[in-house]
Amino acid sequence: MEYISTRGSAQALDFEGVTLAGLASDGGLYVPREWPRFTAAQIADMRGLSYVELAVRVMLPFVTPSLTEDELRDLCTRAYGRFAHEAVTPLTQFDQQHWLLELFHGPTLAFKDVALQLLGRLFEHFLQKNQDHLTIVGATSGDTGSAAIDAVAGRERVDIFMLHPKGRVSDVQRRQMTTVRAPNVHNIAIEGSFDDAQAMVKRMFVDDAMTGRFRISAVNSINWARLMAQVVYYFAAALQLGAPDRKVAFSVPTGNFGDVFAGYVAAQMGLPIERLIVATNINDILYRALTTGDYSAGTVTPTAAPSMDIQVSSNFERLLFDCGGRDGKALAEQMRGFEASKAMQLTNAQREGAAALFTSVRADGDDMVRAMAWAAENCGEVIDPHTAIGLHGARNCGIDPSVPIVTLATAHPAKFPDAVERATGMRPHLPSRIGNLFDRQEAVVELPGDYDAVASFVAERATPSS
Ligand SMILES: Cc1ncc(COP(=O)(O)O)c(C=O)c1O
Ligand SMILES: N[C@@H](CCOP(=O)(O)O)C(=O)O
Repeated sequence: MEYISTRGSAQALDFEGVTLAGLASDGGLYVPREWPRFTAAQIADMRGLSYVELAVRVMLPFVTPSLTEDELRDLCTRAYGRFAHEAVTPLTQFDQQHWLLELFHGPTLAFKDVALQLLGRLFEHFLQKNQDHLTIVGATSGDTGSAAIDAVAGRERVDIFMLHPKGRVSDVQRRQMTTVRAPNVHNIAIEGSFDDAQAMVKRMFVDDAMTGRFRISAVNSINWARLMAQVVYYFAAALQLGAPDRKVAFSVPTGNFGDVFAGYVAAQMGLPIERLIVATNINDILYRALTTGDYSAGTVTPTAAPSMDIQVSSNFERLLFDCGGRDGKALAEQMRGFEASKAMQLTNAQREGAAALFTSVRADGDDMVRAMAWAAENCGEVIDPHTAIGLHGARNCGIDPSVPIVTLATAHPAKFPDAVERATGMRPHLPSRIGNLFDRQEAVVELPGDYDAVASFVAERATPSS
């Protein structure tokens, strides 16, 4: 498989190249040159496979020829062996129409583990082969950070610099990052929002002074390998609900548009998906873009679902590219305009392309609380605030009651105990595998929301590429 940049001018790369590159050198995001497609018979043949075997079937077309099937199987076996549930991403039923896809059984209790446990091993595999070293720079609104740190802590060939917005992640999320004591892990709390952190990370990829000295890569969903691994659980859920003979809808709590874009990829690969519901909180740039065509970033408002407090959604660029006729030059111009003014209007082709599969539902704080309370009272399920926004989307999207709707449960409720207790009166407890999180010492550096300060911090500590 060959990968091309959404902005049209970076070199095309193979899977190994895009995994190690993260963001394309022209500032764009890598996408496969074409979508691999399964027939209905091939999808039917996936029924009953273990999660690892399903992952191999779904991902093999993307990784060939950089990895052999056996290498991919070995990496998946080790990655998913760390999950606390045998099914890796089990599906539970709420009621006749609604289902919950539990994506929080990994080591750090959020859906990010599904991709990052694999990505950490992919990095190690390729770096070992090339005898090289990687400098990972990432931005997190809470969950990517801990999942990425868990995946690479202590690994010899990787340094990780993780930026989070100071005071805007939950205590559990922060501690899951800052209590990991390994020489290659650097936690940075910056003044500002997740968007500010993400903008600094993206700038580093096009800063010659940094890319000339360090091999910089990404653990955010700008890295194609992240999305690829997330495609698998759409297949896993849909197959259990009757795919390919029956269509399924998914409601996805959305921030950076990575998780729901993985659903779009599954649809392009032939999985029959009725609709993808883009569920947002009040930081609703995606809701506005998908309902009116207005993609303009307001200021980020902190909410009880902090991981979705995002107003510039990286992966939306991948959708705009695919729906807008895959014209890299035109998209580069459109994105340059957005970067300058923080506003843009979708073209008709982009709007129509997106409308064919996506519906968006916005939830405010009360909607979120009601959804958590409904799940607890009617189904005995304690869900986290992000999942609640997804459930609100699922219950208010107007899809025919005969179509099953799967809400993606993106985090364990114990990551947000205060918000869950306020909504349900129940205080969720951390699973024992998380250990004594609140007794451990934290290590974190505070920096201003200033690119030069962050770049110098990284440059002074990172290992140059060989
Ligand atoms: C718990 C949780 N739910 C939902 C999201 C949104 O996912 P995405 O950014 O892939 O849209 C995030 C962060 O990204 C998250 O951490
Ligand atoms: N919600 C995320 C934000 C980053 O998203 P990513 O999927 O692009 O890594 C987080 O928890 O950090």
